[in-house]
Amino acid sequence: MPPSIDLTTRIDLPETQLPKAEPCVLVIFGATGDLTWRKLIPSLFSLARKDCLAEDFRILGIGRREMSDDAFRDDLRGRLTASGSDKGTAEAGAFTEDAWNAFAASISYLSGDFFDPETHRRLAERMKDFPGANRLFYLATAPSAAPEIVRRLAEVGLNREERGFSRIVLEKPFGHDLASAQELNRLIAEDFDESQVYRIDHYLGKETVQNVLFFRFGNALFESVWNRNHIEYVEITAAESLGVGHRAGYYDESGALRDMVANHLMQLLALTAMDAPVSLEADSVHDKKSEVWRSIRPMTPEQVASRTVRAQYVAGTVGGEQVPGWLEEPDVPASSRTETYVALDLRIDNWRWAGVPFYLRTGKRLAQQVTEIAVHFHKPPLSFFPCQDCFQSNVIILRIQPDEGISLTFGAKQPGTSRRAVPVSMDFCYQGNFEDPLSAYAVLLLDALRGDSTQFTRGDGVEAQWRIMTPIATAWAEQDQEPMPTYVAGSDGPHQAEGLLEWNGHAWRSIADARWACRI
Ligand SMILES: NC(=O)C1=CN([C@@H]2O[C@H](COP(=O)(O)OP(=O)(O)OC[C@H]3O[C@@H](n4cnc5c(N)ncnc54)[C@H](OP(=O)(O)O)[C@@H]3O)[C@@H](O)[C@H]2O)C=CC1
Ligand SMILES: O=C1O[C@H](COP(=O)(O)O)[C@@H](O)[C@H](O)[C@H]1O
Repeated sequence: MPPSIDLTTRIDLPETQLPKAEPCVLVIFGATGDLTWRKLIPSLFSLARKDCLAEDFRILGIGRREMSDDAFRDDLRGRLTASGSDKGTAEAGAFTEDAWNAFAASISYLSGDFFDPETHRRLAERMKDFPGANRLFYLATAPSAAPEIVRRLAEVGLNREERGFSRIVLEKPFGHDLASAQELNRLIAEDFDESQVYRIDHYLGKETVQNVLFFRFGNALFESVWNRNHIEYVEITAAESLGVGHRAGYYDESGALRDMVANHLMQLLALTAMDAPVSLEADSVHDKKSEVWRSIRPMTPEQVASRTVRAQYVAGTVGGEQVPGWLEEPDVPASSRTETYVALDLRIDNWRWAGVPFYLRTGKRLAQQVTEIAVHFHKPPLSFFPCQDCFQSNVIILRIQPDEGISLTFGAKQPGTSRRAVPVSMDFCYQGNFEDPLSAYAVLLLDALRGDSTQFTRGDGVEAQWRIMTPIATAWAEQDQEPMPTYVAGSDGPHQAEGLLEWNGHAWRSIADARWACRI
């Protein structure tokens, strides 16, 4: 029996009736880059196949390379159909020649350097060729190009919304620290109204992430115990078995704190901890998330020393494959002190959560991919049971990926004459109950085209996130003489991370041994 709750889409429509975006020209800055061919084009193609794009929808890619429209389309087609796990075909849905040709007819290309004013002048001219007046500018570029593009768009008048909408989508990382994020927000606000700005965090487009609020607030059973009186601690894990691929240059600058914690994990934490919003309107949701982030006091250097762990992986075996250590990866300097693993003990200083640790961890080259939120409840008084140690705490696990689902673990009496309890679980799996959802990027592109910024990050939100992260990054940078902790690739992470929880009498759930009922 499928469950009676409808979690298939945030907009309460069955997937077959997904909404249609308004006619629009989508301009992609960075059209020859990794994000465009791996995520954006496959997602747009899947939206086209599901008839979610208007007939007059157009895509204009901008890149540095000289290329004709046809050459650009052929390049994208080749990448979309190439074999391999990371080529986007899964997101695009089954590829057919007819579907691609119909979609490709909407794609064109403009070559030019972002830093050359002439590029933007030619862009403004080119925009006149397109039907309709709506435009969405997607900055699939290095963050350093964003200020220039924003300024130049305004210079040629493309920020104005006289006849239709004009929106910009900004990729993460949004700034490098609090000061740079504030500066970027200030600069954007000179030319764009906040309602035109969409700061994307692709975790917010994941179906299981969007479900967190539905699970918490759509079920009286859970929300009534969702506080410090019943919850002992919360674990948020985003473990990856993958390395950095060809993005070592970017990652060496960024590290796990800026790449994953400052955005994706902060969003998971906010969704887990926030109070009920007044509505699902963007500002109501953003207000409640910001309250959570503002309730986390920035750490002092002493707290950074005792409540954070960072580490780099050394050579090991992941999924049966021998992999080199971080310092041996191509393009990584031998002196790199970039962390590939982070664990934090964060405290939310408010009425609901006072005293409840929120443990966050993320890393590359860990034992397997596991992204989950595990909520551990207090043990009840067990005085009249002969076996007290055989009871484990109840845990609710929201499994974000892979094997998406929700699990509740509890103790049950071992059958027979035993007076012992054994841990058992109730499991809900997406697989088998729901159709495959749209990819995260498809969901968010559709939202941006429809003008719904609920699942994006508001300007004050990114600053609030950096207010928590910057003191940690600063304290780490000042510890540059201390040896960098390490962990073996394919393990659960550095042993120091265990100490972070042991101190409070808690323990991480195992990454290597994670077994899950929804795995098929
Ligand atoms: N790739 C991913 O999986 C993810 C990426 N992101 C973010 O998306 C953004 C883009 O990342 P990614 O696609 O990986 O980066 P890439 O380096 O692969 O792509 C950058 C693109 O920008 C173009 N470009 C760079 N400088 C200029 C310039 N001066 N003038 C014109 N074009 C220029 C490049 O052209 P050329 O080909 O000529 O160099 C290329 O098309 C980054 O902010 C990243 O953090 C976020 C999440 C995931
Ligand atoms: O933004 C990023 O996310 C990916 C992880 O995303 P997921 O959807 O596969 O969980 C991460 O690998 C990458 O380093 C980071 O930039």
